Amino acid sequence: MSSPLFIKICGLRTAEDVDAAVEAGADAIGFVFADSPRHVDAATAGKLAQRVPEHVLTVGVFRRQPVAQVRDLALASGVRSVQLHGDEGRDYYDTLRPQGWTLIRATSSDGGRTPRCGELGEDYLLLDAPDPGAGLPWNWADDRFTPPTGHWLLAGGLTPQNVGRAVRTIAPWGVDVSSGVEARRGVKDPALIREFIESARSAE
Ligand SMILES: O=C(O)c1ccccc1NCC(=O)[C@H](O)[C@H](O)COP(=O)(O)O
Repeated sequence: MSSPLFIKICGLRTAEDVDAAVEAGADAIGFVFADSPRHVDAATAGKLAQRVPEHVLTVGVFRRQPVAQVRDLALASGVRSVQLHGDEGRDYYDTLRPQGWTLIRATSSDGGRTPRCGELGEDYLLLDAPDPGAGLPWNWADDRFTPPTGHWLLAGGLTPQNVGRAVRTIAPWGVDVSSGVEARRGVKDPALIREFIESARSAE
C-alpha cells in the first residue's frame, strides 16, 4: 500500500491560518524566511510554531541565504525542517545535517531531466516552478517528465481546482502550495486551505 499523501501549506503568517491548516490535516506548514511578501521573522514564526502539534512538521523556507543565517533563524524559531530554494551544494546540506532538521531541497524542473531525491543529502525533494511562490505551474504533465521516486513533493501553481488532477496524473509523494490558497498575494484564505486539503486527499 502506498503512503498517504504528504501535504504542505507554505507561507503562513497568522495564527488563524496555522490553525486552519493543522485542523484541516496538513502534514507540514512553512514559514518563509526568504525575501518575500510572505516573510516572517524568527520570533513570529516561533510563536506560530508553538501552536503546531508534534505530528505536523514546521518548515523554515530559505533562498540564497548564508548557511549561518539559515542555522540561526531555524534555531531561533524552533522549526524542525529547513527548505532550501537556492543552488546550494552538498557542503551546505552537510553543514546543516548535524542539527537534525529534515532537509528539503527545492529545485525547478523543466520537464526534462528529473533530479533524484537524496542527490545532495536532502531528505525530501521539492520540484517547483523556476520562480518559487509565484503561483505559476510548470509542465509536470509533459510526457518527457518522469516523476522521481522516493520522498518528493510537487509544487508550483497548485490550487484546490488542479491538485486532484496532479495527484492522479503523476502520483507525487506530497504536494506543496502557497499562492493557490491565498485571497491575495501573501494573505492566506482559511477556506481555500481547507478546500485544497480536501481536494488533495480525495484524489489519493
Ligand atoms: O513563497 C514565497 O514567496 C517564496 C519565496 C522565496 C522562496 C520560496 C518561496 N516559497 C516556497 C514555497 O514553498 C511555495 O509553496 C512553493 O514555491 C509553491 O508556491 P506556489 O506556486 O505559490 O504555490
